[in-house]
Amino acid sequence: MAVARGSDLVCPRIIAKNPAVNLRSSVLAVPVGLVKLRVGKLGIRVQAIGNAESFQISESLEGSLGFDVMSEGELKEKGFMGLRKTKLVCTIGPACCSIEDLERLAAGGMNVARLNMCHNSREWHRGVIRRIKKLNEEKGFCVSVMIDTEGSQLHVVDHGAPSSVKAEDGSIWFFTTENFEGCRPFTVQANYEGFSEGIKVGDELVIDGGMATFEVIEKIGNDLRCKCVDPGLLLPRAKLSFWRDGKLVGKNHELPTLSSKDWSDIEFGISEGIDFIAMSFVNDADAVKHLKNYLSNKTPRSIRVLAKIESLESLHKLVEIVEASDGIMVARGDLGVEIPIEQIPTVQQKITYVCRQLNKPVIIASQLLESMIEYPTPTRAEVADVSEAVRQYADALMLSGESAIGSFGNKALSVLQTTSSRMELWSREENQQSGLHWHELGLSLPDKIAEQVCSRAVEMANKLGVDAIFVYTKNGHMASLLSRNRPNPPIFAFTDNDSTRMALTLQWGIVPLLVDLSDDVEANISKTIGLLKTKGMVKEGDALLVVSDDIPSSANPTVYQSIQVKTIV
Ligand SMILES: Nc1ncnc2c1ncn2[C@@H]1O[C@H](COP(=O)(O)OP(=O)(O)OP(=O)(O)O)[C@@H](O)[C@H]1O
Ligand SMILES: CC(=O)C(=O)O
Ligand SMILES: [K+]
Ligand SMILES: [Mg+2]
Repeated sequence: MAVARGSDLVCPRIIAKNPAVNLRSSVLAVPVGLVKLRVGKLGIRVQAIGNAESFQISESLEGSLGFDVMSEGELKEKGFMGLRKTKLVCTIGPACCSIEDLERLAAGGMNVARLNMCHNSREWHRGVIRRIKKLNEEKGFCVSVMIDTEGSQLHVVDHGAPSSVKAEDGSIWFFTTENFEGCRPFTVQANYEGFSEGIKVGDELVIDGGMATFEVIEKIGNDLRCKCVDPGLLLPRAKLSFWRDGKLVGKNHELPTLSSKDWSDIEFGISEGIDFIAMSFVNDADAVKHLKNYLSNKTPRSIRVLAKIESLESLHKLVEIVEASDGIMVARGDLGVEIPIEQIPTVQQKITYVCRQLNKPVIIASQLLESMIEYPTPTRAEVADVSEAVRQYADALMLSGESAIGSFGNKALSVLQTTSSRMELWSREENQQSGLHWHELGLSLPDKIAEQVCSRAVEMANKLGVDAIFVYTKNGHMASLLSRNRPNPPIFAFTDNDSTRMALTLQWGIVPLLVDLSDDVEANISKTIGLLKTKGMVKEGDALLVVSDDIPSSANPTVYQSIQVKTIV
């Protein structure tokens, strides 16, 4: 029978039993009565008219479970406990932008592709985004897209050479905002008019957080004459910062967090259907709130806003920024320009802890495997750094130049894979989770209940040693509350919302699955287990812990959250 999508058919009485699932705890039967068939995007839903119960015909939905090829393959090969929990972000650049390169990264475990809008043309970025979407659609990957704004930062526009130039000890340089043409030796153009406001003779001008250092010896209008006191390289777009008595000199130029170019990049991102915007140089919560508000009015698709912590100001307002955002990136590159680098490890640990307390995903970024831009193996110290981020239970790790411009991007990704899997196993065996006390998030009773249900569910799942946790979620909230507790088994988060699915790709331990859900909790449970059973993903003897969050309807006005343990028979 050919039926158009979205159409309803009213049929006479049927009695049905879900054939794909036979659980000890639930055998689903539909009550006798008139039955409505609704043909949806993901299959046919049968609804008994005048009765709240509904269920889906499993066989007709075969193949409609939005399981990505990577999780499916990993599950088949390594079992539930073999699924990697830490998510991986790759920066896409000239070294990895063809469809073949992108497919290799996706097959190597990339969960999120990051596009840094500082570099390359919009057309180039459009091409990359479309290729990723094509791979998702045609090859069954589930790779989300993040754009990273350029932001407002003091940097070099021109240093009179096409690539790097060396600043020798004692050499005298001129820093200006004048746009000079051609080669003018020992002259550096900065990007902002007021770059030297408030700067005094004797202050230090630091390049890229310590690549080279100059002393200001004369101020001529807005321009600065400086002497190199610590020789080093000046790279294109090198970052500039000023220091006095061992402390960063606060910025005197009032630049908005989002420039007009950033706003047009955001418009571009919205029109290309991106999943995340990483906001560079966030200094307070207002900038994040403003963008989130703008996005909610602009597009029905939920785009998550990640605040990048990379300035001294953002550290002072960390809690309010984390609260306002949908997630955080610890942007260690620029952070190391604004604070002494020896403070980076403790600051990273603190940000990661605050994110976990406030239930926001956190990405650890920059220089994780920096040496792999040039070499095929990482240093032992780099592997230790990656392991430490995983031990801290960060949600995700990010590659920058390693994938964007390096020759060994795929190898770097595989180092992240193996290192994170190893450390996750160690953390489980050492039971690193015990004794953690969480700040209470919920203010309303339903929120408090959800939080308690998820925390207790994870405790049960760990103690019982179940194989997987199942959760049904509209906006991802219940799934993230489970993830926050970093359970031993993986979390299968079923959602019928595509933007929720794509947002959950960033969160620790979550396998997001797209599936058509009804308002009937029990029917959703039976259906999804049935589908997984049909696909051979769950089998006899598997134990599942199912967390559900019932949606109130006129037929069933009470909301209830439940924990059920099911053993597949
Ligand atoms: N789309 C691109 N086109 C060309 N080069 C790129 C691109 N993306 C990244 N790169 C190169 O890879 C290097 C690392 O990239 P990345 O985007 O992580 O830089 P970053 O300076 O750490 O980020 P940010 O500018 O956000 O602080 C860059 O210095 C740049 O040379
Ligand atoms: C990623 C980034 O922006 C940084 O490390 O500065
Ligand atoms: K950026
Ligand atoms: Mg940065």
